[in-house]
Amino acid sequence: MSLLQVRNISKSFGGVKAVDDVSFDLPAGQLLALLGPNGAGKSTCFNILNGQYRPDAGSVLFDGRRIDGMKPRDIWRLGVGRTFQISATFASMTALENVQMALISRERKLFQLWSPAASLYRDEAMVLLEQVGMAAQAERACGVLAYGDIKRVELAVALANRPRLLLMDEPTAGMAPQERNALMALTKKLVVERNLSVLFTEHSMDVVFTFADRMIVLARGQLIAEGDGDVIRNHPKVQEVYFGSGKTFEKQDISHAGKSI
Ligand SMILES: Nc1ncnc2c1ncn2[C@@H]1O[C@H](COP(=O)(O)OP(=O)(O)OP(=O)(O)O)[C@@H](O)[C@H]1O
Repeated sequence: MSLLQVRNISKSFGGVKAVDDVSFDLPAGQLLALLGPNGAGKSTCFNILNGQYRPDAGSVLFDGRRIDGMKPRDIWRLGVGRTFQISATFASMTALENVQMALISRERKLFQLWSPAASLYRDEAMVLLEQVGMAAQAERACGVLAYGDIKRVELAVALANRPRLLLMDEPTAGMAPQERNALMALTKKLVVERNLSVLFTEHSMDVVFTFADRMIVLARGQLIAEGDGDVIRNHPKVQEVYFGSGKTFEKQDISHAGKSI
């Protein structure tokens, strides 16, 4: 049984069918890309999966349990994390403090005032920062970190809740190609090491074809294709949707990817 089972979900806004009868599976330990042109329904799909929207129809099962219609916080508690396009770290706090905050929040320890916050989960936070290659910058404020490094801290923050499924909304947006590859190589490493499932949206086809295990493609709310790189690259409906968009489907050279990890 797949960790995530999406069955016939639909969501409309007024007359617009943002998501139209979409079904897919995501097994544990897989990096699945959600593709589609602007307005295809990717964000709406994400918002259904993490509980921000209740679907008009269909169901979402996480580890065999129905989560559609549950509150975002309850879904998060079950082990569904999410990273956003806009930075979710606190700029004035250090990388370490950001991860500590996430750990404190997981354990609901915020009001245990007899324990000084600065020492809470310090070791566990350091382990997470090490995993994302940020241990050396643990004491630096997030506001002064390079963009790619902030993304790594966000990943550590997301991992603090020990998610089994991570939803990543355009994780490499605004990054230089080298940085993109490093972040996705790191994500892939975490997927393998932690048996984590990741669903991510991405506009860079290079990133998708290099790192994703599998892809699903949406167009006008409908799932039009599903498969590995070769299937998607040669799929007539995908070619039709992307024709003239300037996107390429070539596999890139990643011999330097992840060097900084
Ligand atoms: N809250 C909303 N109210 C009204 N219409 C919406 C809302 N959210 C999404 N839509 C519409 O639903 C359709 C799908 O939007 P969605 O944001 O899910 O697409 P997307 O694939 O994430 O696009 P992008 O890549 O541009 O972020 C679009 O036509 C959009 O205008």
